[in-house]
Amino acid sequence: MLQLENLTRRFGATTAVDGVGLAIPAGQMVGVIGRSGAGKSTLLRMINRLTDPSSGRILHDGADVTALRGQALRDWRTACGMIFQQFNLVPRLDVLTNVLVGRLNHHPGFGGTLGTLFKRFPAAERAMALEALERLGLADQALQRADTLSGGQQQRVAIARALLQQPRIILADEPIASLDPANARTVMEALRDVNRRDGLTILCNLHHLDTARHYCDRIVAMQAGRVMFDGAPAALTGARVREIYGVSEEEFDSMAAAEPSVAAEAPPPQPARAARQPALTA
Ligand SMILES: Nc1ncnc2c1ncn2[C@@H]1O[C@H](COP(=O)(O)OP(=O)(O)OP(=O)(O)O)[C@@H](O)[C@H]1O
Repeated sequence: MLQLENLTRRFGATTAVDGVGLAIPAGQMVGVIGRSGAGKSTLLRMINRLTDPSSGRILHDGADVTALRGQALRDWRTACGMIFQQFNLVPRLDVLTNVLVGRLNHHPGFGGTLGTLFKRFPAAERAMALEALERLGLADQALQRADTLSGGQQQRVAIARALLQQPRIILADEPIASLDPANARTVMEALRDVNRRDGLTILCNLHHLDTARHYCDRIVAMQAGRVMFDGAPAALTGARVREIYGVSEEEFDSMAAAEPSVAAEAPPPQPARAARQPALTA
């Protein structure tokens, strides 16, 4: 269980995240939606402690994440796989080595140049990386340079890299905002598969309501740093959207032109495994 208690982050006069309280059971896939500047990225960055809260607490399985320092903080960051809008791969390295970068926190002593990195990883970890790529449909690209792949493929490499960390949670900050609809769909499906099959908790910042409704178990809608809605996707109706944001759903979506809506043609996701999908409250 991940618990956020009255979490707040101020930047000067701006309150980016304002008293957010959430309890997220293990294995839930949560879509965080909101317009630009709503505080979505800051919220995610506080969870893995890339940004420190101004006040409030983060607890994971009862342990106070906000109090972690040194090795314990590094371990927590390893437990949080991050997926970024711009993939953050090393462009000139091959795909397989990019995936192995996810193991680096397990080898604090590794030095040398990036070019010789691959040889330093034990065979078991190279096999793990290949397995992750295979699962994400990228085994054939393993030896290609990362920058020769499409955006959707690169984002799936980033997901494989996150999996190599053996994380407890995946924090995906606008993972499909730079992709065309077809690539966006493969990435959302990959995240959903990781959530279902591995039982990983996922928090995913999204701009389009339909995408969040289609792929997530729960939606958190933010506005000016606050949580304005927290519940089951079906409960976030067009009327509720208008109440929160003062615009229709179409207008809300059109404000995020950069991110494609990918729900329309996607097949419905498989029913959740009961043990992994706790009941949601609207
Ligand atoms: N490092 C920072 N310094 C100053 N202000 C910041 C910083 N990071 C975020 N902010 C401000 O905090 C608010 C929330 O920003 P944040 O990036 O969390 O929103 P967001 O919902 O993720 O937006 P977007 O969808 O555009 O990424 C904004 O007003 C932003 O300008």
